[in-house]
Amino acid sequence: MITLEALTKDFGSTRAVNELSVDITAGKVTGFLGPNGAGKSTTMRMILGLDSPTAGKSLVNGVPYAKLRYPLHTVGAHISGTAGHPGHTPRTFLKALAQSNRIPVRRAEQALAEVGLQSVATKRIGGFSLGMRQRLGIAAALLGDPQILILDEPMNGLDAEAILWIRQLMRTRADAGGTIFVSSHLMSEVQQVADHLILIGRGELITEAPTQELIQEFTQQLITVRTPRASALAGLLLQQGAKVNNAGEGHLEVIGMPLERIGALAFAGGIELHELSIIHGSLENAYKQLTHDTVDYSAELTGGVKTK
Ligand SMILES: Nc1ncnc2c1ncn2[C@@H]1O[C@H](COP(=O)(O)OP(=O)(O)OP(=O)(O)O)[C@@H](O)[C@H]1O
Repeated sequence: MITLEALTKDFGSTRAVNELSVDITAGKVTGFLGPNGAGKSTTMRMILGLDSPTAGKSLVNGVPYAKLRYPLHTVGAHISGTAGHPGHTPRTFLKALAQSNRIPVRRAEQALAEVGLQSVATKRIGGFSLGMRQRLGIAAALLGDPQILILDEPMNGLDAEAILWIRQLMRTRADAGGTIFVSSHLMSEVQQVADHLILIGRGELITEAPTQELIQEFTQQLITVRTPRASALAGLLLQQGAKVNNAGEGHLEVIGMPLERIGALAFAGGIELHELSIIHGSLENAYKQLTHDTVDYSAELTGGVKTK
């Protein structure tokens, strides 16, 4: 279990993480989603004691990471960057890591087997592809056979087969009671494996919920509307409490209002519609709406254009 309590980090005048409070619980894969620069890596680094919080705290099984008695047995982490010295081989790197952390050296061979790097165990890490480095980083994370895994964008650079493999690895460990915390900037990468999603943007929590709940909420409610009077319709919909995004010229995307009601409001307002339809399977779209810069009509109505 990982607990974040109003976790905050400033780098000079940049607030990278802003009062983030969430629990990452055992027996689940928790996806940590947000666009580039949202604060995912900084949050993970603070959990691991690699960055110190400006305010707030993070706890691993109830204590700060630095107070863990056997850190690598408790938490395995793969944070972006290269694992191991380029002159090392996977075997020498993992054995040294095991020895310096009082982990039986045989675990090095087991971890190599688990990530499928046995055939290159004696090759220099310097010549490895990004995908092989990712596997090696994951092997290092697995070395102490920890109950908690923190993986920062582990699918970067992996081919389709390796992505399936890592999803399976996360699933198996979560089903065995592990706590898996995995970041990505792509909804599609984690949607299939995460039981729970935490979405952040600009360092702040946007939403967190079980994946199925988010899918249901968003896939049923995203309505696409095309009309030559988009601005006028957006005004009407906003007045009635819908969330409206400008998706292009004459094209609106609406959340939080049934299709029939949108049609009725347009009819009552004398607004011609060219399309009114539900977008299915659009968790990815909803994610983009929540996290990407989008122009929104609420700002236009109040006289300026605001991105959020
Ligand atoms: N060491 C640092 N010094 C100054 N600013 C930093 C530092 N590390 C991160 N930042 C800034 O903090 C913010 C959050 O960055 P962070 O790397 O945590 O985001 P992220 O969600 O992991 O993004 P990415 O997916 O691109 O890695 C960004 O504005 C980034 O530029």
